[in-house]
Amino acid sequence: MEARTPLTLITGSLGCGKTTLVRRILRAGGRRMAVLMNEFGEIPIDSRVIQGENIEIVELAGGCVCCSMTGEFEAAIREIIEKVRPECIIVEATGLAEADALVFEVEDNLPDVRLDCVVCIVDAYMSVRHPHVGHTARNHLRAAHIVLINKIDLVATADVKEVEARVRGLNRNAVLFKTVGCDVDPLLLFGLELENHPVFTSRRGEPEFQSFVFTSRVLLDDRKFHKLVSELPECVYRAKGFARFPGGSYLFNFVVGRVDIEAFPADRTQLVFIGRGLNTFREAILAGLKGCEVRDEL
Ligand SMILES: Nc1nc2c(ncn2[C@@H]2O[C@H](COP(=O)(O)OP(=O)(O)OP(=O)(O)O)[C@@H](O)[C@H]2O)c(=O)[nH]1
Repeated sequence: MEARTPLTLITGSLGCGKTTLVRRILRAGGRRMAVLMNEFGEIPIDSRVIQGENIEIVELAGGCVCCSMTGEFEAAIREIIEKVRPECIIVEATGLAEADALVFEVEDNLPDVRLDCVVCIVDAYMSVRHPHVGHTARNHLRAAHIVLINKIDLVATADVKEVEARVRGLNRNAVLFKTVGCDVDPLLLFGLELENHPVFTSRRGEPEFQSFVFTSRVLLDDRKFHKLVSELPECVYRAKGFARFPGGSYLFNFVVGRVDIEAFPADRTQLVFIGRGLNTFREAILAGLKGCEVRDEL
């Protein structure tokens, strides 16, 4: 009988650093890995970011593996094993996926796969600004074997301690790391044989998230764009994608009011906005973005 393929599940709220961790693992190399990404939003931004790093990718855009796309999730895993025969599989679950349902899915419906490790990333900055731990976040934390308290560069040491206490209140056994840019040794995330991981019954009820996309082949005025982004309503929780200005194109990341931008090749502007109650602001934001367009492409 062939050995089961180990699967590492990476969970955590929107924008906490999951893709950052996946990129770190891929850079470290060493194993034939397959990465499965599940996106909330209509375009698979994360998968595009990963492309070119010599890795197999299966994109499940526009849904949530633990509920509406459960069937596809299993099929994707089976296909990865059949076609790629990876030494391990990494699943980056959407910030909205329920970790317990994913764990259940892997253990009960995927006999060729062995759950190696559940990593939960906590966004320390977010956790300080919004200390209430919602149902999904609690669920992620309780199911975790390893917890990264990430973005500690953005908060005071005393605040990190408070975040740590909250994490410990929900999960006493997980191995805990405090990180910047998820700078944990990827080796620590693999090779763990964890037999007794907790599984929790699934319960829905988190407020609805909504998303929309802005796409443009016209260059944007960067000054206007940055002004618009700095004035986004509070309900915009996460925005990401590619933005093209006269000076170049960029990978754009926005998490609860913080903007990160790095040079990145892109042939158009393509941005996803995610938030609670976002539909009320959708038209205004789209009109604002349209207003940033400066000139047609040459
Ligand atoms: N200051 C700071 N920024 C970080 C850290 N880790 C990640 N980031 C930034 O946070 C933003 C979001 O990181 P991602 O890795 O894309 O987060 P994600 O969890 O994959 O996001 P979703 O796929 O939308 O859920 C990016 O701009 C990262 O560069 C950190 O430790 N400190």
